[in-house]
Amino acid sequence: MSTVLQLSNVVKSYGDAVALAGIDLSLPDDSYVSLLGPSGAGKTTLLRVIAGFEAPESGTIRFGGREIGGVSPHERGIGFVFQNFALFPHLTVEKNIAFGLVNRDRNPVTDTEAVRRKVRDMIALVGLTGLEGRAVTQISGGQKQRVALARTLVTEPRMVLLDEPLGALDANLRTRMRSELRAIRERCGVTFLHVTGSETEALSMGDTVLVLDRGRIAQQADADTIYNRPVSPAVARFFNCYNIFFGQVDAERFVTPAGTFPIGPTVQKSDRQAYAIRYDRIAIRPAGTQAGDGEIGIEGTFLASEYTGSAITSFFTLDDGKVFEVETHLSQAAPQSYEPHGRYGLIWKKDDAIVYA
Ligand SMILES: Nc1ncnc2c1ncn2[C@@H]1O[C@H](COP(=O)(O)OP(=O)(O)OP(=O)(O)O)[C@@H](O)[C@H]1O
Repeated sequence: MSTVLQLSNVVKSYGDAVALAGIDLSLPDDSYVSLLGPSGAGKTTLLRVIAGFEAPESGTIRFGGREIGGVSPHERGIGFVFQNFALFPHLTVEKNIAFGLVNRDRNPVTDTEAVRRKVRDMIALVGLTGLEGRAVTQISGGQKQRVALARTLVTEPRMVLLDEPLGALDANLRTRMRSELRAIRERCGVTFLHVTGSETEALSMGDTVLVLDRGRIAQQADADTIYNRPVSPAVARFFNCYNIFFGQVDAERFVTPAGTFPIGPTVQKSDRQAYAIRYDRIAIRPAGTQAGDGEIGIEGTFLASEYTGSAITSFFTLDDGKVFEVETHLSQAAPQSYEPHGRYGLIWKKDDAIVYA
């Protein structure tokens, strides 16, 4: 797969605040890329630097094989979809979509028939046929999102940057629009770089997921690798599905205030020592149950359970006060109820843990 965008050591600060601390990345052509990171990680800044709305202090950006550092935003061939859609409220769906095509500085399309044809094709591509003449104040949130996307795609960019594109939609629509956006991207074949603060959205949508942490790319991989093998405790913590213990490796054990755990042969290199076990890899047993061969067991006091639809998350406090979470998928077993303040054994396989050292 060829590379569409390449950034080398891109740095951007605002006064003393370093927003991008040296970004190196390479994005494949014709793919869906999710950009995930906590608030303030630099996601919007990264999009704005790629689009050309902000100039980096140093580093290079190559797009489609050419350096675009000095190229103005509208000459980069990169589309931008904003979270609030930024539609023209006084124009119809059709006229909003045609606007960029007719009014762009370079190669405006002046042939009315050509504009109509391109707009009609785009309206069909994003699934808005029948709403051409409707004012954009009289369509739903999901339809506005499609207009915003169509307005960008009609100018035939080679890449589209989307800043929290589903953020303004309600939860149900947000979930439905995930597969819509993926399908639209597949039909037009351009790379989408989609910023989101939601790990589920990033994992479910991206062929590639980028995790940004304090202005650096902490990990770039497919969703499965990121989820199952987060490269650092910071990335693991961000996915909110791992119990993370900080401590030290001592020979073949990991020593934490909550207990000492034997470790397997695989240790992930990291700048901070930590031990991570996924919420859904833990079994809850009666107190006193012995851990079997290759298993690790600790005890905790039951606090509460929370239903999340297809799973139950149960919270325990460990003897050092740490809260420990266990996720049980309801397809695996009938829901169990646990005694408030009761003691339970919490057991997992040694090889399911990730050890960072
Ligand atoms: N115009 C600005 N002036 C000063 N500091 C800024 C400006 N824009 C961003 N920053 C700072 O740069 C850092 C990165 O901001 P950015 O908006 O890129 O983060 P983000 O990951 O998009 O966050 P969020 O998810 O909250 O939108 C933050 O520390 C922010 O305070």
